[in-house]
Amino acid sequence: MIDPTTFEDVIYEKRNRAAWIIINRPKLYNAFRAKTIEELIAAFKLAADDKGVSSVVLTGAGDKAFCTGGDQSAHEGQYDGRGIVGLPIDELQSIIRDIPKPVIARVNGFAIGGGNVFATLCDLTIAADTAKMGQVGPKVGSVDGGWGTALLARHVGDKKAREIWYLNEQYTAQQALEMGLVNKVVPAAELDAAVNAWTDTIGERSPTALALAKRSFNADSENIRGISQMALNAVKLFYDTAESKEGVNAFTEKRKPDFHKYVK
Ligand SMILES: CC(C)(COP(=O)(O)OP(=O)(O)OC[C@H]1O[C@@H](n2cnc3c(N)ncnc32)[C@H](O)[C@@H]1OP(=O)(O)O)[C@@H](O)C(=O)NCCC(=O)NCCSC(=O)c1cc(O)c2ccccc2c1O
Repeated sequence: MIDPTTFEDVIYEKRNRAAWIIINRPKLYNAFRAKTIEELIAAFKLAADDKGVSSVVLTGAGDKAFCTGGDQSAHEGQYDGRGIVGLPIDELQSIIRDIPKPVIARVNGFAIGGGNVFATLCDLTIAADTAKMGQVGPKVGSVDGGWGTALLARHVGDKKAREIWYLNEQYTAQQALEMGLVNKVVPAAELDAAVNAWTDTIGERSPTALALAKRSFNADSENIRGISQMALNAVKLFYDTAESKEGVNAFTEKRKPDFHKYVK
């Protein structure tokens, strides 16, 4: 029996027919540790089984960040929990795909690294005009291959996805809209009203038709799940190298990483 009142890193709320799953680590820009991922999985399971829930909203607490990916302070090579890299990120990514209800990313600020992958995986993404989106993997010695790369390329095109991963720029919500990474941009003050309008509409739709539509969209990109699993196993090995650790250390020490000696 999952009791969301025991969650420390996640807030679970029912608003009309929507489950709001809120990453609640605003001081760390809603970066996730293993515990956060466990609670997110539990929250998605609750939403999946609740007959009063038609859609799920995934978001971050506060107005600075949606999610900035893995918590670099909980990352000594591997992360601090179970799973291939010390957090069961693959289970969470799978449940976002597999839950037979639309999942909406409410991007209220930075969506960076693994946070950007969440937005990529969600069925729909709505962003505040103040939001910034991007990837940092090659800056910090990591890569979320599969959903983070191949699925992203389905949304924005192969060239743009490579640009996002190789140059690690930050994109405005408007730029993200233009490249197909988000569905809609609204003024920050109107974000909740716009999300509620979507979830109210979805709440009126046939749940079976929605579930079938979601499954049929997913089927076309399902091969990416295998790439993700393989990439995660490769990243596990990468995390224990001095090259990857240089990226993490540089971020926590607030300096530029020096990767020059690792060029092969
Ligand atoms: C988001 C930023 C661009 C914001 O930059 P800005 O300069 O405005 O602010 P600060 O950098 O000073 O940040 C404010 C404050 O928040 C802390 N913080 C932000 N993000 C994180 C984080 N991810 N972990 C820990 N702490 C974070 C920061 O330290 C500051 O705290 P103070 O106490 O000093 O005030 C910028 O912050 C940024 O780029 N953040 C992202 C950092 C990052 O490296 N993210 C992880 C990338 S890797 C990843 O997410 C990842 C996830 C996966 O699930 C994977 C799965 C499988 C394979 C690979 C994966 C993977 O790579």
